Amino acid sequence: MAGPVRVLTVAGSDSGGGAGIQADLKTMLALGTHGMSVIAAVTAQNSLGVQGAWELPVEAVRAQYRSVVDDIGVQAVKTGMLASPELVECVAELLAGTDAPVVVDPVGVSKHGDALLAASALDAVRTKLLPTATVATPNLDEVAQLTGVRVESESDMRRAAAAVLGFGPRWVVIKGGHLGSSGSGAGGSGVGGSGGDGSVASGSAAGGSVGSGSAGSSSAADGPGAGSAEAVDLLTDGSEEHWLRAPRHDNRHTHGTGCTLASAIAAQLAKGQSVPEAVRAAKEYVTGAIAAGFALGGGIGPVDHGWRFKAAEGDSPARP
Ligand SMILES: Nc1ncnc2c1ncn2[C@@H]1O[C@H](COP(=O)(O)OP(=O)(O)O)[C@@H](O)[C@H]1O
Ligand SMILES: Cc1ncc(COP(=O)(O)OP(=O)(O)O)c(N)n1
Repeated sequence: MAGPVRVLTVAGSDSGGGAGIQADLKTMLALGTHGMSVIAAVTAQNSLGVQGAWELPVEAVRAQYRSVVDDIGVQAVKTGMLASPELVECVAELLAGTDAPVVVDPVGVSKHGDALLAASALDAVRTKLLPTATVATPNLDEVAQLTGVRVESESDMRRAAAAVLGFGPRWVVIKGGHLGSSGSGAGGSGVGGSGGDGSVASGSAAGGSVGSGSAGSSSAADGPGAGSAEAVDLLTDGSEEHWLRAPRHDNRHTHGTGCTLASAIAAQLAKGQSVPEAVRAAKEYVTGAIAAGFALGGGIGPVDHGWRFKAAEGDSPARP
């Protein structure tokens, strides 16, 4: 089919514009594709955290998906915040019927510690959603939630990858973003924390290029762990191993990193790249976006999805 490369995100809305659907659509545009959305949940969110979350009815999610896929068509799909077991099951069932590559970001908790997935949905993520994934992109907190494996150094990332692959995705990216930080925030709340109607729980308010090597070309055992100068991710399908290394930017404005990486992978897959090519290009894009992350509000600001446009215009010196 002629026309632009089409990518669909099935995720939650972030009113602050840094993560969720908004981050996904900005990323898709920045990478030269046409982004489309199925909104699964709406959050009231800003730089301080998530103040409220509301999931959409299953019929609304199914209808949005069918409207897009049956008429316009998709060349890749990315999933993010799905909030409830019902939505996870519905989306998994829809994805089982597509031939397009699927990137599953098994969003569990925001950087501020607000839950974005009900604990009762974890099993459906493991048994129904992850098996539909071409690539799954858990962060270290999500790895722990889903598999019980606690990653404290690069050498633990292989065990984490094997455990996630056990649920059936073809590839997994274990994101080491949290290895060099003090971990995700604590104390917030979000989906599933309260609300007998099963819907909302509202909460607190409270540059260099990417290096990668295939199996054996970089050692996991000598990983620097906390305080690392590098942000290291492991991509593997259980036989090939790619260690993706980029400079760790000392920038607190990192809201939306995981959504941005996953939708960049989906955009590159939609353009026809192989999984290792797509993940490498996505890592380079997110690294530049983190380097250019900026203050907004009183807390953690967003990554800059437009960093390449600005760099091209000579507007900003930002480089990955
Ligand atoms: N300070 C940083 N500098 C450079 N890259 C980072 C930094 N923090 C995270 N990353 C990278 O951003 C991507 C998303 O990772 P992460 O922040 O762990 O995801 P999530 O938002 O899901 O918690 C990964 O490629 C990770 O290595
Ligand atoms: C609506 C919504 N979806 C996902 C997230 C998590 O985004 P992520 O990219 O992991 O960034 P942080 O929350 O960790 O900054 C979200 N916050 N909101």
